[in-house]
Amino acid sequence: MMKIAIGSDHGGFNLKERIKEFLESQSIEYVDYGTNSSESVDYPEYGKKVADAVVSKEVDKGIVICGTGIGISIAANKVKGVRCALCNEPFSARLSVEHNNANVLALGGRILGEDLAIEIVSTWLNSKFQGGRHERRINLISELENK
Ligand SMILES: O=C(CO)[C@H](O)[C@H](O)COP(=O)(O)O
Repeated sequence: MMKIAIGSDHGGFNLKERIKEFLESQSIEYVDYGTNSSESVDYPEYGKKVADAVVSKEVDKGIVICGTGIGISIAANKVKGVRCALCNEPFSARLSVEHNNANVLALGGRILGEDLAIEIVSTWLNSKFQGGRHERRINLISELENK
């Protein structure tokens, strides 16, 4: 059974709560790394918490949300082993898994409507890495992390 880490700053808080409802409706287990209100916080802290949970294999995948999704995706991608994809439409969400084997999804809470966000999350969770030539490219990314 898949387990998801989810985290946001204040700009992503409302969407995080909506995504949790969706995960519950799908009987998908999750761990919420905060934030726990709309009070202003700093997104790198939450990006790191989710990223660490993914690379330590405490969870299978992560979802991070800030106002645009940009800052928290940059932060998550600083953690070795994370491939965080900022996707504000479903096509990118599907390709981020099929081609890039993204293990963290980033969303913009101030950009997306709730229904579109859920469609993106659902597409991302149901997509499969295609391997083959894409595996070689993922390995080249890993080599960059070791330089
Ligand atoms: O989107 C974000 C980072 O990429 C943040 O959510 C945003 O910068 C927070 O802004 P503010 O402190 O003005 O609420």
